[in-house]
Amino acid sequence: MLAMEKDFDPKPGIQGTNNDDDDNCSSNAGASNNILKSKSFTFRAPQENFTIQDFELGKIYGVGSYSKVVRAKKKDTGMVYALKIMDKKFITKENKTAYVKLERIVLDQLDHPGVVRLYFTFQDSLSLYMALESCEGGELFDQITKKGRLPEDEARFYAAELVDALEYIHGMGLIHRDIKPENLLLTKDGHLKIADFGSVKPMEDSRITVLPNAASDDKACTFVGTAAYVPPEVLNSSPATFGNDIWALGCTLYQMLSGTSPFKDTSEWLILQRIIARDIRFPNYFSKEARDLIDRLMDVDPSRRAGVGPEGYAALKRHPFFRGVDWSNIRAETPPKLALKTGTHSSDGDDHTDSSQNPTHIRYGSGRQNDGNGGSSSMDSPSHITRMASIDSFDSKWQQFLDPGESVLMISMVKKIQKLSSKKVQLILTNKPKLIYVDPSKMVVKGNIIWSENSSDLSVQVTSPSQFKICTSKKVLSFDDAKQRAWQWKKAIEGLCK
Ligand SMILES: Nc1ncnc2c1ncn2[C@@H]1O[C@H](COP(=O)(O)OP(=O)(O)OP(=O)(O)O)[C@@H](O)[C@H]1O
Repeated sequence: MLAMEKDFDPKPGIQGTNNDDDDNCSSNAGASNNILKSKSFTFRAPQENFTIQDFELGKIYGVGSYSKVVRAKKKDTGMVYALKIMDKKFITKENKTAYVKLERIVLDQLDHPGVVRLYFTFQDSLSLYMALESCEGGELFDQITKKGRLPEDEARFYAAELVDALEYIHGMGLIHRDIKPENLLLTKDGHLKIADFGSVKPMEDSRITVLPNAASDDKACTFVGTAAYVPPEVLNSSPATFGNDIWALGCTLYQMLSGTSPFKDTSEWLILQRIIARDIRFPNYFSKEARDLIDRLMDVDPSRRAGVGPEGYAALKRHPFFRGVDWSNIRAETPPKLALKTGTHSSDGDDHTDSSQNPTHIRYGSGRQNDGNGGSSSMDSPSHITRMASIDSFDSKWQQFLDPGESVLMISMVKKIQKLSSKKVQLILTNKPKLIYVDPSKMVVKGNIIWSENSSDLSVQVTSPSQFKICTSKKVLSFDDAKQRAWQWKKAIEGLCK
């Protein structure tokens, strides 16, 4: 039995505490502080005996460094979930077991409208499944990209919901450590929810119960999170504090208002240098209040950041930027309208807001590891991707481009870069293998990258975390993936050449 299976096991041996729920997780190791002291723990979100056949699978919501998240409708109840599917062998191989367990047990105990809810878990011989509340509105990152940048009223709405959720998480004694627009999901009505607790760190006095084998490690000289949103003290190996999330809140507010993260630069090294120097440049259209708030959230001294000091969140909520926000009724406010297409809500049409050109979402720690080469040696080995793709899931929209039995390994809306322009295309890699790009407005295949028997005919060059070139003997095609998955594309494509 794999080490992680116990915590997803539908029938653990030891009976629960005084809770009615009979889905328990046993633990026999001794522990201290917030780590489980009793013999057993009762999950609120039960470990069910379901199988993947109990669900009708729909579109892929997203692919993370160790998971694939798919829309899934439970056949008997009709309930829709976001099913986070994790490959057991891959998680064990990459030593991610503790992170997966920690995310599971933390989400289980969080109960707030601003936090993605975990409903239940189950497993089979290959995978672990977490049934999460489905956030049909997608990532805040995509709203920023689609709108170019957000008007201040909209940014205020999301920032206020984020402050409210962070106040709750910090009150529970947890540091999220990976707050960024990609991890802030929107419901179909447009309310914000914090997701991805894979980097979470419980403080010593946390109100969260943690299994001994699920505690996160804090090795010296490593940091978790995403480089562009990490505060300077963490780059200097200081321990994590609530100030990490407050700094990231400042980065997120800046990004909402400008379209790009504050330390955007052409290389990872330059981004880190700018963070260390706290080189923040405010566009002149930022209001005085927005500038002042970001300045205070991103104080170099973590103990002086707004929300962290003795007055805590009360002082942060009183900041003039939030004037008019009804904090006691925040979830009753009407959210901004969600943009469906790129450019439907662009404020002034200027081009500086093109976040797909923003090489700032380099992930460290619990995600991909820096390969020291300006990229991430992603954990998405081809075998991992192939196993994940064996789950029969598809976005019906793109299914028309597949043959019967063919499944998608990677799919993403990317920009195809030409000399003077760039065009949005849906890049689809399948297990056939096949690599095509589709014009999403006309729904026609614009290009088919031919695979040959000779693997040396096809190679992928990564030029930045978001940009890569696919080189064949006949042509070179350049793409930009705003989600910074250039290295994932390289590994997946080249892995199929063998
Ligand atoms: N509850 C949800 N509803 C809708 N989409 C979701 C949900 N949870 C996750 N997603 C989508 O799936 C993507 C991957 O999920 P998640 O970030 O949890 O995976 P991960 O493997 O932990 O990723 P990471 O590389 O960021 O650690 C997200 O970026 C998001 O777009």
